Amino acid sequence: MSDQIRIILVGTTHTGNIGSVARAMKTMGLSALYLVAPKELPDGQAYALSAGASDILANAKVFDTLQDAISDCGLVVGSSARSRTLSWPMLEPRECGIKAVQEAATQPVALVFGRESSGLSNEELQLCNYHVCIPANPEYSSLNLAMAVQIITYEVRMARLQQASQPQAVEEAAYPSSEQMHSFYQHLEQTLNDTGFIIKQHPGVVMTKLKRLFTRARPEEAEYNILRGILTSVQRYGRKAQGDKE
Ligand SMILES: C[S@@+](CC[C@H](N)C(=O)[O-])C[C@H]1O[C@@H](n2cnc3c(N)ncnc32)[C@H](O)[C@@H]1O
Repeated sequence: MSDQIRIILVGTTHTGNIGSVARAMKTMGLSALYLVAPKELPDGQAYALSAGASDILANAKVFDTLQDAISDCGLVVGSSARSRTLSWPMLEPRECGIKAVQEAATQPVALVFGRESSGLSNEELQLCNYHVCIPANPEYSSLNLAMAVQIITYEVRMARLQQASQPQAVEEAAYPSSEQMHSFYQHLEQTLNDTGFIIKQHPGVVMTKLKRLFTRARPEEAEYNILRGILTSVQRYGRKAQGDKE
């Protein structure tokens, strides 16, 4: 079983659901389960519902924040039943399976699922490269958490089987990790504060819109390095101009 594609559950309330997710994962050949701030850690109820997948529960990793759980990932897909006010790059479940399998060849991939009551927050969804929505009945579109995991992991399984039967040499670009993008956004915000483009007390939605722009463009590692270099040169120029004035 591969650990390169991880399933992340954020803020799960019912431990039984964590057990059912472990079972769903194991049937589809996945083993890496990450829990972000679960209400409770896996208990007897979780183990009962995991059936024979108790190894997945026993090895589950627990994190305080989603950012911590995805820091080393090059591809992060957030699963959501709701369309949000801020549109984001979307994948169909089938595309999600194919992309996850392709990119897992070169970097860790995270598939993220939200709370039973409220799903993923907007801030958590903005940490994702893509969102995936299972096209359910529009009048009743919210699946049980473990069933949503089952459907998405089934697509991962299908993509894997397809790849195994028709191996193709895919040249995957290297993308910056989630942690690198997080540090890029901090660098960008700092630079825009320094130049006065963003007023610290009234930042508005500039950073949210810029994050959406860079998520859509999805810079590759080499492009990411150029962007960091540009920001550093702007900051250096600003410091020099400041020094010349004094
Ligand atoms: C019970 S649902 C949460 C429903 C919550 N009321 C909401 O509005 O997001 C728990 C999780 O299952 C996943 N999920 C459920 N239905 C889905 C769907 N149709 N498409 C994609 N993900 C879904 C999402 O990750 C969601 O956060």
